[in-house]
Amino acid sequence: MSRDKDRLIIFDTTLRDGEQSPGASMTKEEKVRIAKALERMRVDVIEAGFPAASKGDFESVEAVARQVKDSVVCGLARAREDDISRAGEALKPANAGRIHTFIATSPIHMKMKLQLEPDEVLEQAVWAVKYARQFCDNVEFSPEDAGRSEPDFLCRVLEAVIDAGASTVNIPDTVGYNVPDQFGDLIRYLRERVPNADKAVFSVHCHNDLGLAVANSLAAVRAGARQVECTVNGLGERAGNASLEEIVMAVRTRQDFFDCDTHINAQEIVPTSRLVANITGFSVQPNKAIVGANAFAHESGIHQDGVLKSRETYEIMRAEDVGWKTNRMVLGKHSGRNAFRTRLQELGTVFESEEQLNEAFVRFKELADKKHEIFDDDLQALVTEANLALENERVRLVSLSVTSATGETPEAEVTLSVDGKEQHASAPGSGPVDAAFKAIDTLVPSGTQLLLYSVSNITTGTDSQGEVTVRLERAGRVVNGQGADTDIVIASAKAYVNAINKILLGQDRTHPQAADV
Ligand SMILES: CC(=O)SCCNC(=O)CCNC(=O)[C@H](O)C(C)(C)COP(=O)(O)OP(=O)(O)OC[C@H]1O[C@@H](n2cnc3c(N)ncnc32)[C@H](O)[C@@H]1OP(=O)(O)O
Ligand SMILES: CC(C)C(=O)C(=O)O
Ligand SMILES: [Mg+2]
Repeated sequence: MSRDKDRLIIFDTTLRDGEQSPGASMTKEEKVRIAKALERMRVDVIEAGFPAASKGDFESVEAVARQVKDSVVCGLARAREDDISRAGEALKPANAGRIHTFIATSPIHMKMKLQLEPDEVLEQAVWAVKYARQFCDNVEFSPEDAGRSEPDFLCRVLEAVIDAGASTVNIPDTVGYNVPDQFGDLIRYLRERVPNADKAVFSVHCHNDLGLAVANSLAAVRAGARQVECTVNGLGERAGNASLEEIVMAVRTRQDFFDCDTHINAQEIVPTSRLVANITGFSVQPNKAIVGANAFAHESGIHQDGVLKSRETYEIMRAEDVGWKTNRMVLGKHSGRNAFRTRLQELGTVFESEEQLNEAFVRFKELADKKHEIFDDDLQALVTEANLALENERVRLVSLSVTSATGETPEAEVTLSVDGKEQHASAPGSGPVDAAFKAIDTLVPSGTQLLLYSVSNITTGTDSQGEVTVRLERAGRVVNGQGADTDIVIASAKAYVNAINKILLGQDRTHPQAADV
């Protein structure tokens, strides 16, 4: 962080609001593991739970308070005596603790939920902050549903709670109703109109019901908010909270635009994201900013070419800076020659001429049209297979018949043409494909090992063509075979025979090895 920038406090609520995602509940041990990861990331405040919610949550907050030393540990409490005293107790072992108390201020919440008049809410808010101060000096107050509250009433509440001893006032858009310009204006208005605003840090807590949690939080930062409440991977109630990684990296990447920065060690972002995903079982979508598997991956040739020449052409952040090992070039049907050649070079294959490159590239595009993702093994097989003319294939599938019924062992009968002579065999198997492969092995014992078997449909619908890829290995040599048919057992046999032909051709002919292509 540069010296002349304000500090933007990162308040992580993965363990409290994040845990409110249906299905994301965590054990005490899991919460402690995540809290330690957040501490390593140098999160300023960790909201560890809601101690009054249950004995388990009380113990989790207490355990986090005992084990985390470098971040402030916070517990949430309604504006009620029992909740606040439970939070105070749970936070006793903390090096630095904070009680976060809240009560709703929107007309609908006050009337329908709390069934209190606005003045009663104000009075309870002030009482709660004063009571919380008896347990700890660091008290945060939230007027729940502030985003739908009357701004002038909010000003009265905020002035009163700051006077009562709240050092942080948090403005939640509890239901994700706000939009960036308006939310920014609200924060600016509150900061200007609350007479003692300079005695507290203004914080925001945005929900993602309209997909605007991060945008609203950033608008608030522009308007002077200096704490953002957020969660790892954007986990949280309903559509989630503002995501920590997006807030941190937006402010850091656009230093020209924001007059503040965080103390976050961004290299811990990806490991922490993975930990949270593993523990909660909420996997991260591939196109999620910063932490998604595709966030630093390029498949299209024009982008790959640009990035290979100069990374900044298509990347605004460095993958390594947020905890990835590196950015990634994914080879697929949109890729170009530059990325293809570069990846093969990394795998040890150097093309001696443009012509060789072009030939291999044509085969690569043919394969990419059939297969969604091309892996390194596919590439190696592709160049190993170079110059193998399949018009010379020795084995041809003439016919295949498989019987398969409930409770019966499947049986395959195959007819192959081997070096021009028709031969028949039958074999049982654990399934129809296994039986077909075993029958083929009886006629052509190739001594190969099956490394991969995959089926995909080329079009949609039950009448679509199934495309099968098998990958065989013999003595370190890897080949791929493909077969397509509306009957996936026949497609499998075709793919198997196709791969066996490549193995046999490689054995009979002197053909170039991968490194010689
Ligand atoms: C926007 C947010 O994320 S707020 C945090 C939400 N998180 C949670 O609710 C998780 C933890 N919650 C729980 O375990 C339970 O809801 C508890 C223990 C807090 C309360 O459970 P119960 O005592 O059974 O109360 P119940 O859920 O039936 O009703 C909530 C009561 O709290 C009151 N209440 C709600 N918010 C507040 C508040 N901030 N301050 C004071 N009272 C409040 C309601 O008006 C209602 O009161 P009533 O019983 O007099 O009508
Ligand atoms: C407790 C408060 C801050 C909250 O989670 C919300 O309003 O969304
Ligand atoms: Mg919330």
